[in-house]
Amino acid sequence: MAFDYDTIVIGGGPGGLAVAYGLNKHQKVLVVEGNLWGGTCPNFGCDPKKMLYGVVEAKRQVARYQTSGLPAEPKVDWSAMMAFKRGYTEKIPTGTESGLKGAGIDHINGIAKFIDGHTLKVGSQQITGQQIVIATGETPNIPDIPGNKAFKTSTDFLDMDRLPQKIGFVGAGYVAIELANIAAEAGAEVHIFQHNDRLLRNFPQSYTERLKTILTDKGIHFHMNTNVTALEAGADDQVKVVTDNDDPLVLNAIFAAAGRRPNLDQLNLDGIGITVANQGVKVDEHLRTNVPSVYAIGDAIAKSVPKLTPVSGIEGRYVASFIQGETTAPIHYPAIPHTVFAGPELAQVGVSLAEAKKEPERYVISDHSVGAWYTYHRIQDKDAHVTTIMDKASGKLVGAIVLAVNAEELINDFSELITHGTSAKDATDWTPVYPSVTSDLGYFY
Ligand SMILES: Cc1cc2nc3c(=O)[nH]c(=O)nc-3n(C[C@H](O)[C@H](O)[C@H](O)COP(=O)(O)OP(=O)(O)OC[C@H]3O[C@@H](n4cnc5c(N)ncnc54)[C@H](O)[C@@H]3O)c2cc1C
Ligand SMILES: NC(=O)c1ccc[n+]([C@@H]2O[C@H](COP(=O)([O-])OP(=O)(O)OC[C@H]3O[C@@H](n4cnc5c(N)ncnc54)[C@H](O)[C@@H]3O)[C@@H](O)[C@H]2O)c1
Repeated sequence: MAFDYDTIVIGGGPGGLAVAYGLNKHQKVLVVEGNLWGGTCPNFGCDPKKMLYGVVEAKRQVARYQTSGLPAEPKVDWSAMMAFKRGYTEKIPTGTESGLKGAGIDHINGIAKFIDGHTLKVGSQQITGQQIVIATGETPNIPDIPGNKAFKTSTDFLDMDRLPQKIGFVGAGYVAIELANIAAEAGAEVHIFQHNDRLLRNFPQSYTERLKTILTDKGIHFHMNTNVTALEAGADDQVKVVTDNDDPLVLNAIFAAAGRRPNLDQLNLDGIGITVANQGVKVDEHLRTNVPSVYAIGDAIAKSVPKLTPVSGIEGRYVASFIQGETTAPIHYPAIPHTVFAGPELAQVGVSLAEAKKEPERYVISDHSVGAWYTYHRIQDKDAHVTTIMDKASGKLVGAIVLAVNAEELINDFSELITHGTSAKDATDWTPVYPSVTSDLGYFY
């Protein structure tokens, strides 16, 4: 049977685009996108979030220098900050599309739906492909409570014209903590409602409690062990938040930050017998679904690695290689660093603290309060803290946790050491710029 395309990719986000660019040299490829070209990360995820974060972090650095030569603390001008962000995000969809055009990759706008394992319906068109790759990402979970139409999402937050005076978040994961920090630094009264007593459950509790104290000192109110049971929308942007633990609170906006769910509802996966597990499409070690011509990657799949942009990219490039027969090996994930941009940043890579504690004969855990080290003293980051995890037998670094301003830099350095299995000798046998975050590396060995 002759197909219209060698491969059709559903979703024009970081994952889908990695597949398309990976296949493009040797295959006829089509990408179908139902919303904005570029997907979540550059339009309403990582990139706009970090632009706002950069502005509020600059303000925070000035505050830290109050007795070091910068006495006046600046104020965030929300609309100017939003204009700065929009100056970047508004160009993303057209820029992404012209990239595809320039590379000669066919692309259409529309919602794709499976007819069978080789055929999609997009609008009124039926299109066939020898392979089809699902790369449809995720969307915010909206808690199923009375009045839930009043919930806004991270997408709304990252494009708000004005900062509401009083603002709340349901959930205490990545999205809630990062956006709560931006809102608090920009001058809002911020409330976080969390149904249990943990925030950022994938990070060690000793670290999340430190971060919670820092965020509480900024004025963020944590309502732990608190279920939001109903919302009542009122006049003038007011919303009454009813909980099972406290008197109702009247806020000006409430955001659902209770996790994300895969975008699968419109694909008709049931209709063609594709198995969906908890949290996404079920795939094997080659990212194949149970229908042989259909692959799935990125945030849309069920997996134990974190759902992050670089991971979608790794999976997209892998599927392109696998489809072209360049590899037959199962997908291999390197150590994946992850960072919560929370002002300061909380970052982690490799073997976790919990795993290391379970095997004391195998790992050495070292705790470093680095706030007084030159690097952190210079920027007055008194709370900076680092834990390193070494493999006893080889003396190599296998894991790290960092709570610090710009923790992303140190965690990137640690990730490189872990990924390349660098020994203590090799790690110290080179000359980084001094003074810098990287020039501290030797002190951790
Ligand atoms: C607020 C926020 C902040 C984040 N910050 C970070 C960060 O700092 N670092 C990081 O690494 N990750 C971050 N992430 C996660 C990151 O954005 C995702 O991991 C990444 O975008 C996943 O890429 P993807 O290609 O798998 O999916 P997506 O980027 O979601 O792309 C999927 C695309 O598929 C399209 N689509 C869905 N269904 C269909 C259909 N039926 N037909 C056609 N098209 C369809 C969607 O419109 C979308 O454009 C953040 C996410 C959010 C929400
Ligand atoms: N810096 C980054 O890398 C970054 C930033 C933002 C988002 N992300 C990605 O997006 C994903 C989604 O982020 P998220 O914060 O929405 O999810 P999350 O899974 O990190 O956190 C969800 C939070 O909601 C709580 N929760 C779950 N169900 C609830 C309910 N019914 N009522 C109240 N609370 C509930 C959970 O206990 C948790 O605290 C992340 O896991 C990550 O993969 C990454």
